[in-house]
Amino acid sequence: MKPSVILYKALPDDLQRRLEAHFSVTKVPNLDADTVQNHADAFKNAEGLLGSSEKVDAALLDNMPALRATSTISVGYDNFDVDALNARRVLLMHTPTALTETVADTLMALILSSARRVVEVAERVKAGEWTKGIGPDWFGTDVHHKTIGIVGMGRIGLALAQRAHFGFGMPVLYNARRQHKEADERFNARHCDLDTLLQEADFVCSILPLTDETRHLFGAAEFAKMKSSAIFINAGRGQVVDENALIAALKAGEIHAAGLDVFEQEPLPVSSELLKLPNVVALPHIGSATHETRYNMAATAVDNLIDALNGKIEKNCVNPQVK
Ligand SMILES: NC(=O)c1ccc[n+]([C@@H]2O[C@H](COP(=O)([O-])OP(=O)(O)OC[C@H]3O[C@@H](n4cnc5c(N)ncnc54)[C@H](O)[C@@H]3O)[C@@H](O)[C@H]2O)c1
Ligand SMILES: O=C(O)[C@H](O)CO
Repeated sequence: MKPSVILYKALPDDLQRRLEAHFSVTKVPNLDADTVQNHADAFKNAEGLLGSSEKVDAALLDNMPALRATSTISVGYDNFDVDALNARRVLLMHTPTALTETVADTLMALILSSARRVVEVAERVKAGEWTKGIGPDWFGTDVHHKTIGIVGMGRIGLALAQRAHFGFGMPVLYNARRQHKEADERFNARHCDLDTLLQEADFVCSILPLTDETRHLFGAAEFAKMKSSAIFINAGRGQVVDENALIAALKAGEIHAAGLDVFEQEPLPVSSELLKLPNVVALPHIGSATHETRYNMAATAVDNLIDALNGKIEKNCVNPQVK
């Protein structure tokens, strides 16, 4: 008999078939308590769980005593209670390599659109305001050769540094626990403490995972240390930023602008003050959202679950020690 799995995210047809070739699949819309109750037997018998963005905590796991592996269609896994998974010896698989380049592209898009006011001026053109030659009220600031400061020099940080260094001639600063030999050698990057980065960078770019240590890492004190011309970029996780402090810093002119793909609350409420500020580019968490990359992430997640339930966890496993 095929092992049972719960699927809580729609997959492209061919990937759904690939999954069904290996497993008996129960498709559910989400992991809410009502859904679990309505499919109690399927959750009870499931050995695998595949999807994204939903909370996987001890309360859910208590309804899944047969579970051996979870597979998330994402690289970030802050929505999983990893301790609870470890305590139950459940493997957690993720998609660390499938999206790196695409998310780095999104970071560059945020940098360029914030500095050159792309969204704001395009809206003005659509509103019929381009009636004569443009003046300084349409101008932005340069990106090329400005200093980029990267907080979170991991896979995506490195891909961003590559774009900034080779594509735009930008000096690269980064804050990390340790020096990153590859970044130093390939991009002439400079390792520094957070305060130095905040004081010297023209673009402060956060691509951090959400952890106890990074929650609200960027608050009032950090924005106060940035240049008044600095542009703050975040495509890591929204909760890494104290959003009220960011709004206050933008309003007070402590920093120049912000480009954001992630928010403390998602979807971002339409009432958010961020949406009233012309110097904010707000994207709907599209870091990895291209057809190609979302397909590759889903394919990787399907293969990860097949591998994990067959005991193959050489790659893409967050907690191999529980095997
Ligand atoms: N916006 C999006 O759609 C999107 C897409 C992919 C990933 N992400 C986010 O980006 C994160 C990073 O992805 P990645 O593949 O580069 O992960 P990664 O693990 O390769 O890199 C994260 C880096 O952050 C560093 N780090 C952790 N805590 C730190 C701290 N307190 N100070 C300084 N550095 C610290 C780690 O040492 C690591 O080098 C993900 O965890 C996810 O939250 C967002
Ligand atoms: O972590 C990730 O992979 C992205 O944020 C998509 O959810």
